[in-house]
Amino acid sequence: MAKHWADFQYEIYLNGMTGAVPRLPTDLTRLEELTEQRLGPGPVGYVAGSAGSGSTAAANRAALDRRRIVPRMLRDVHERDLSVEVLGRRLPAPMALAPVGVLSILHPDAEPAAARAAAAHGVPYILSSASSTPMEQVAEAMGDGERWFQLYWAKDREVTRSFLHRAKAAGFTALFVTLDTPLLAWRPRDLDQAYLPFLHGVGTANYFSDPAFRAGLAKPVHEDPNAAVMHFVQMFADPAKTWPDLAFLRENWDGPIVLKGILHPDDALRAAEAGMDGVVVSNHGGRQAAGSVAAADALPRVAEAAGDRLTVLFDSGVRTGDDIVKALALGAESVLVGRPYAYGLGLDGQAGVEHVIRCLLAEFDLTLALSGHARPNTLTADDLTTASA
Ligand SMILES: Cc1cc2nc3c(=O)[nH]c(=O)nc-3n(C[C@H](O)[C@H](O)[C@H](O)COP(=O)(O)O)c2cc1C
Ligand SMILES: O=C(O)C(=O)c1ccccc1
Repeated sequence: MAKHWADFQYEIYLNGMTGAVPRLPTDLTRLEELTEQRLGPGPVGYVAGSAGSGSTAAANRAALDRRRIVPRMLRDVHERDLSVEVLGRRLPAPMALAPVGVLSILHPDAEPAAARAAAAHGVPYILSSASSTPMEQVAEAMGDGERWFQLYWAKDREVTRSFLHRAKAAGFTALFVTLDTPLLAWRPRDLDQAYLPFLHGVGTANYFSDPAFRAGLAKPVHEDPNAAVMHFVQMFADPAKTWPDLAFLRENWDGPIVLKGILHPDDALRAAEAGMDGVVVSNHGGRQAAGSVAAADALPRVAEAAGDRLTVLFDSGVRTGDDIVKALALGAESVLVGRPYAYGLGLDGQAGVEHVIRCLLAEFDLTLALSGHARPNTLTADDLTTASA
């Protein structure tokens, strides 16, 4: 029988009979404020912050809020199955943890704790190139849990080749290539505090442990850490790349490749032509191109262009179960969640990430059923309206 994620709701009420209440709020939109109170403005500013005036992050939320579900009645939703097939894998629910770098600024247990939480619930974990823990250690922490690797496509080919080789050897099955970060955007919250995690030596673990990266340094990392950080900052991304360069990745990775940060339908077509397997419709949580289209507004056109040639995933602004319902109705096959689990980690380590996963999927299960659906793949654009009256 399929797992009922909604059982978490009864578990919470039953625990309440002995006076216990959840350690963290079940309305996940409250986590940012709590994390800021607990950890202070530097790290939380980095996580919560976005590009420019913040209007893109706000637009991501507004685009989801503007769409309303039109629930259908009397459709037998007592037995539900949330599982979906994504990139050739059967997932227990249409959700994965987005790649979020530098997690040790939030909690010393960092990426291994988030990865263990994902694995405990069968949810895929996407490890950032800019993690604070080397990929091999994260892989070991999560056992045989489903793991995907996010690539920051470096200027140096040999570093990229080495990352792909290491990721494959460590059991990462799919490659997510982030295209929206050839440069770090203008982020006023970080600029005003002059806060950049790398300059505190965080987020460079995969690079400093990499033989190809180290070969490019004049002195070993421990002898001149500042020079190593500077080398990382100038080479981790490459604004000169163009579509034909994808052939290199296709030749050096034999599993699925997904392009993250696609917002225009023509770019989805180009992804398919380049032999890619999927796209993430995303504006990086509003952290990159300031003023860009809200991810949920871009989703229907990209999904239409993708047809059945590409797997279409979505992120940027998912905070609740109904956001997942809406994203699927707009054409996504699964969502990624970023900041909410990062705050969960900051507040309560692995348990905090598990709390976020369970809340989101319980709420998704209940909202799906209350909308008249027993499975994710029966949702369509007809389940949504933008009518305000
Ligand atoms: C602190 C932070 C670090 C991030 N680091 C990465 C990264 O290393 N690689 C990447 O592809 N995306 C990164 N992202 C973007 C996320 O993968 C994702 O696109 C975004 O957080 C989704 O929006 P949400 O936070 O509203 O869920 C980061 C996001 C945050 C908040
Ligand atoms: O902060 C980010 O959004 C991000 O993607 C990033 C980029 C480089 C290193 C760490 C995170």
